[in-house]
Amino acid sequence: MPHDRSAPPRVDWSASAAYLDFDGTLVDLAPRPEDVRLGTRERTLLQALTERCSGGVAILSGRDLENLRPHLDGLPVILSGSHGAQIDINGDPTLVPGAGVGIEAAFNVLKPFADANGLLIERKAAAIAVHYRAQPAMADEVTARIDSLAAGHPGLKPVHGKMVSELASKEYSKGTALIQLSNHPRFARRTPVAIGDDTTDEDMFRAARSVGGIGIKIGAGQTTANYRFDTRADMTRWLAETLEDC
Ligand SMILES: O=P(O)(O)OC[C@H]1O[C@H](O[C@H]2O[C@H](CO)[C@@H](O)[C@H](O)[C@H]2O)[C@H](O)[C@@H](O)[C@@H]1O
Repeated sequence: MPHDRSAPPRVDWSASAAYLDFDGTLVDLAPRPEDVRLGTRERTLLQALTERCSGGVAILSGRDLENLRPHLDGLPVILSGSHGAQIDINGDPTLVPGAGVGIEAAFNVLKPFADANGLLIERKAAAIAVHYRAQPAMADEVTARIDSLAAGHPGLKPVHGKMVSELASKEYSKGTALIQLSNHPRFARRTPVAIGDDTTDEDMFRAARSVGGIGIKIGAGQTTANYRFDTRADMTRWLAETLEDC
């Protein structure tokens, strides 16, 4: 990969807030969504990071909140799910107004298609994911179906991730979630540091930069982030170094 971005400098977490992606950033990608596990190392680092940031740590995921929560059980982090449409602060989950409109009808169209083609389909509060990791030859067809359904509904947008195509609420993203959270007392007056590996993380990179923060991309691909790590392991090592004692 050409080195168009360098690794980030050391971050002073006492003056920063962390906005972290989940799949591909805190856990390795796995054949199926239910196969991932947060490692002991990452759990320890998240605990230390939360203490260093005085609670200013959020996990922004494409996963549904109910699916995401058990992975981070016991950690005092703020969670956002369904690509920014759900935010859970202190166990008080909210579905952002208007999110989820059109999802039920689209699911009823996509479910028979997924079942007929052996594709894994995930129904979330405000998104639907059709996974083709087990059927890579279906990539173009899945992408086209999602694009076509999104084009036919004013409230939905297509989101194309790693071996997955999704329908999500048009008005919300990890960027809108970051901006909303940055006004919360746990995050306000702290410099946002957004870290992620996928295309949907670009929204949070742009949002972080728009309020004076930085974005850090993991892996290859075009990015609006300021910095880049080649691998998740590189990012984890850097995070540990910035937290010194971990
Ligand atoms: O925003 P993220 O936390 O990165 O979530 C993005 C999607 O992650 C999950 O799918 C991805 O990870 C799976 C497990 O490693 C993998 O099997 C799949 O191919 C990936 O696309 C999750 O299932 C989706 O709902 C998230 O939107």
